[in-house]
Amino acid sequence: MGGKNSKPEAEKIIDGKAIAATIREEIKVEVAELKAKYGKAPGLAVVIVGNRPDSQTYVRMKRKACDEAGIVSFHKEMPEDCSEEDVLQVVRDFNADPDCHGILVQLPLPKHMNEEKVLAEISLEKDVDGFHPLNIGKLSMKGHEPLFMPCTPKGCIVLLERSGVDLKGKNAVVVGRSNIVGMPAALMLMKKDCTVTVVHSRTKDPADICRRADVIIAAAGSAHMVKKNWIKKGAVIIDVGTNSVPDATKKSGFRLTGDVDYDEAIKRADMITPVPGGVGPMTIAMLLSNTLDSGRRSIAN
Ligand SMILES: Nc1nc(=O)c2c([nH]1)NC[C@@H]1CN(c3ccc(C(=O)N[C@@H](CCC(=O)O)C(=O)O)cc3)C=[N+]21
Ligand SMILES: [Mg+2]
Repeated sequence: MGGKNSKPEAEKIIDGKAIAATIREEIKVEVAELKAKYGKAPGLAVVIVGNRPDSQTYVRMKRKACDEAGIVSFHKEMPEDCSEEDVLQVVRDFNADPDCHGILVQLPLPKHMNEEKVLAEISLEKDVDGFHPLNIGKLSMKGHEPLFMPCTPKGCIVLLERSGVDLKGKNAVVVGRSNIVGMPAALMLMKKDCTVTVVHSRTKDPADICRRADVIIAAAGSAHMVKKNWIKKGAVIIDVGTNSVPDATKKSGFRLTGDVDYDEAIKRADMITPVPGGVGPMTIAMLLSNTLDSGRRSIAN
């Protein structure tokens, strides 16, 4: 249990699943308005290459989320052994399709393909993943706004905002520097007037740096790397990790766990996201939000 000045643990949990559900309801209303006014709904293309079970699961979840929000979804499943050129052609076809406002190529792609080359083929106006170099470039520039922001880090920021966390002037530490999460998360926190430090595999004393953080975004991809003694009392913790660890009590033999030692961290933190049920559901809500924005830009013009 927390110390005498600490609130009950149940009140510290940031319920990403509930916040994502609220956002999806809001999106559903806006999609319906767009459809009533212009007779057209936003459309999302999801391209999946190969049959990795985790990718299949995520893609199924994205399709269901689109259906519920009234967003049209187009699916292209391609065999593991298709060529990079085959995938590029599918992307070009969706680029040219006026009913498609967003294109998501599920990562990772098979090893014989150049992911960067495939992602760069997606038209800037349909880059709902926010991975296009020009969108990332604009995210890093003062006075510029990208067309889209990457879904997972955007989900982290929206979780903080909807939980009432005032970011201005706060010390934020991002653990991890991936193109998909860590780096864009740091840029977004900077845009929100945080003082940002990025901790990575070559950082000398990550615990010492994290202990100064008012806000931690943990996106290192390493189970329970962020320990209790890395956390300042009253800090807010966003855990992006989705590590699969053995668990004999589960039917699958595995359980999902975060980059943060949650059971210990919740004792010191003021707020914390669980895994699952934290950032993951927000990633999908932000994908729908980006698709709605793209559809609105195209349909209402
Ligand atoms: N082009 C591309 N864009 C992506 O956004 C993308 C991708 N490729 N490749 C894979 C990752 C992973 N990802 C997740 C989405 C939802 C959950 C999610 O909803 N997770 C649930 C649990 C799901 C479960 O139980 O397995 C949760 O954390 O509560 C997680 C991970 C999107 N990704
Ligand atoms: Mg994403």
